[in-house]
Amino acid sequence: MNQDGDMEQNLIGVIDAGTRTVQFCVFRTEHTKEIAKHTVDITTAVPQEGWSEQDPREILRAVETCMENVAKTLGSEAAENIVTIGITNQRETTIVWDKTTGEPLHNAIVWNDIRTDSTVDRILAKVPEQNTNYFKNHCGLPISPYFSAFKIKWLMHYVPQVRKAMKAKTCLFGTVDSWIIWNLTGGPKGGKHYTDVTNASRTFLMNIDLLNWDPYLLRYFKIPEDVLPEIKSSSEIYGRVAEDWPFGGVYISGVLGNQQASLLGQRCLKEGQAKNTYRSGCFLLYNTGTQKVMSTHGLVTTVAYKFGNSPAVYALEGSVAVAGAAIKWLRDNMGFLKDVDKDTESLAQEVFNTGDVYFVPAFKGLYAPYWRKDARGIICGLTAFSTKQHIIRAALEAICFQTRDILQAMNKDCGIPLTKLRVDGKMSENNLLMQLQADISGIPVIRAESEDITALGAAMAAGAAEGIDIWDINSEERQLVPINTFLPTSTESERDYRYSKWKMAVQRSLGWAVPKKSKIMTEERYRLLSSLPGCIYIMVSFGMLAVADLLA
Ligand SMILES: Nc1ncnc2c1ncn2[C@@H]1O[C@H](COP(=O)(O)OP(=O)(O)O)[C@@H](O)[C@H]1O
Ligand SMILES: O=P(O)(O)OC[C@H](O)CO
Repeated sequence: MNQDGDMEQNLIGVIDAGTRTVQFCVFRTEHTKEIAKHTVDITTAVPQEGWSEQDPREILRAVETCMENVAKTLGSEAAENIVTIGITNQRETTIVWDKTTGEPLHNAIVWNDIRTDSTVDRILAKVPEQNTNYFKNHCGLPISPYFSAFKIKWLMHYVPQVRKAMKAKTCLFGTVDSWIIWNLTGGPKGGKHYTDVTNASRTFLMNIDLLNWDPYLLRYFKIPEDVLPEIKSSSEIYGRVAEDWPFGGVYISGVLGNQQASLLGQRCLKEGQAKNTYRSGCFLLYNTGTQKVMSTHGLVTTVAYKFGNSPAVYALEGSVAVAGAAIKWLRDNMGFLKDVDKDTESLAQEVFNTGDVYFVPAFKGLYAPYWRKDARGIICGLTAFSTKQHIIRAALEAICFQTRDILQAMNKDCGIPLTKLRVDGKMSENNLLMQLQADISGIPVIRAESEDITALGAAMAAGAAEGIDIWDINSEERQLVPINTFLPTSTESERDYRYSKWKMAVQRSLGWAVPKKSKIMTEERYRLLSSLPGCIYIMVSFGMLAVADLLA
């Protein structure tokens, strides 16, 4: 609370570091609409097919620019009313840096990067029956390139600077939250190396029951504990922003992965409540209360949030890697539309249906509930009649079918079918998509009419922290987020027929990607060859060239 005790003047800043953008928003306590915001786009590099990297320094620069701009917009008097800061972020994205220099040791490996395919294959080959769920009792997650531990392993294996820094005990690992916290709180000059329990639950290294780094998994991945951040709750005082940053001296007191933050922002605080966020990917989280539910239908068990010393609340999550990203692909790679915001809905509405076209956007394999990294994108059912409008509409439907896949898995895991679906995220502004979602899933879709539900969740966590106490999460007087409802207009048999065709399309997308020579293989071969004595090296190299010639 500020010095004169005026609740109205208590402001909370939120750093929302997503995959595509970084923004800084300011909320008035217990109000759902932000009063100031600045957004900066982030560049993603694709050095090779399936790879996806970001520059951690660019993320920091974006955070600083956003904070500076918001400080300017607010003016110095209002800016002084910012009591605390919350952080919410893209999850799983892996950053390693040197704690003495503060310099990243490699680009950030983004959550949807699939370079660790072969690492995953090697691990799968060693576990009994190649069981994807072999470690699930430890961390709640299936074996997949999605999670951070595989990315850390890759960095340890292929980046000599990382190995060197680990040996010298100067290497730190963090997801985007940790990187930002460490830098905001002083960087090499005493920065705090922390993460929160929701982000830690996405690394594949946190014990899902005990909420600490799991010794068995650390041993398995050969990751030393001293590189990992300390795990804290999602709502407690983490420290203060260093004086050389905008808002220096302000507390940091709320940290959550962005999907968990939107669960909170949607007020899904009771067991059985769920939300779906439509952005580049699409993430459905179902609050299972203080009891974790282990999915037997392809979902992930994750921590939803933890307030201070209160018990952690768990969620079941269905993650879809490609949602809005498919529309972006239709714009950038196919040239089917110019502006995703303006054109998607109108073009898709120019046709009444997809003309029996199905689009499985498995660009990087399929996540929940399939967990098939060998799947690849397909568009099937094309005829001479098909147009780009049909394909755009099929891309929208694909997002709805994938959500139905997850809803079905959730209903089976939880036993009580969801009767409505709360939605948010930039893509949920598309009315046609929301209507298709209601028609394909057969339940009402309830859309939050607020753009920044994710940031709102982080503001709530920051404001509710002990010692800050300016947001009562359970207050009945809180302002509710205004909503729009979309009701199903289809019959059950129509829905089921279309869904059965979707399942046929998914079947056709599976098993497409076969392990192939990649840069990783080349580097591996290089490492092997360079460790051989010179003459053997030359002989083996010539041998390999001869074989390559013969094969060609
Ligand atoms: N009106 C719309 N119709 C369809 N897709 C949209 C619409 N608006 C945004 N999108 C898609 O949603 C995604 C926007 O997500 P955003 O929250 O900006 O990114 P990210 O999830 O990467 O942080 C983009 O992939 C974009 O293609
Ligand atoms: O792409 P974003 O920013 O919506 O976030 C991605 C998720 O956190 C990945 O798990």
